[in-house]
Amino acid sequence: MTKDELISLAKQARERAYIPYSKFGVGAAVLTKSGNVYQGCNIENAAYPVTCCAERTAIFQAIANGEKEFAEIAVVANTERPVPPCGSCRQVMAEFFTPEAVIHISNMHGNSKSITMEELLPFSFQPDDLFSDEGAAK
Ligand SMILES: O=c1ccn([C@H]2C[C@H](O)[C@@H](CO)O2)c(=O)[nH]1
Ligand SMILES: [Zn+2]
Repeated sequence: MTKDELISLAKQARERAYIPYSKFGVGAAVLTKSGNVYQGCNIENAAYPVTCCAERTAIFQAIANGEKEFAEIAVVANTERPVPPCGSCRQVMAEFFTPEAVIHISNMHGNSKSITMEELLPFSFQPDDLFSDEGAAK
């Protein structure tokens, strides 16, 4: 699976975005270490904050199918610059992606940029931080 193939799958997913409110479609495609791809689009809601971004939809789809090890994710929107994932998605990615995992951000003009998880969200809160609290419920 090349970067361009993963971006194409993200573009295909973007066509399924449920965006009656923002009209801003986003698509994502996540590649697992086992070689499977899961697609996601943003899914909005009349109660706006309930909206789920494309990146989280793709990752949750993979998790729901028993996958937890990710190699890469591609994200695409019709933005001037390659679309930067929101803070909530970065935190969800940091839960499952290793610091070396690659995020391909792109747009509909054919621009893309590939960055690592560590570059996308440095110094992130990690599961190990939670488990390092001796007094917390285990
Ligand atoms: O990286 C991003 C940024 C925004 N959105 C969605 C959420 C909402 O539906 C719309 C506008 O914020 O775009 C994503 O899916 N991914
Ligand atoms: Zn997001």
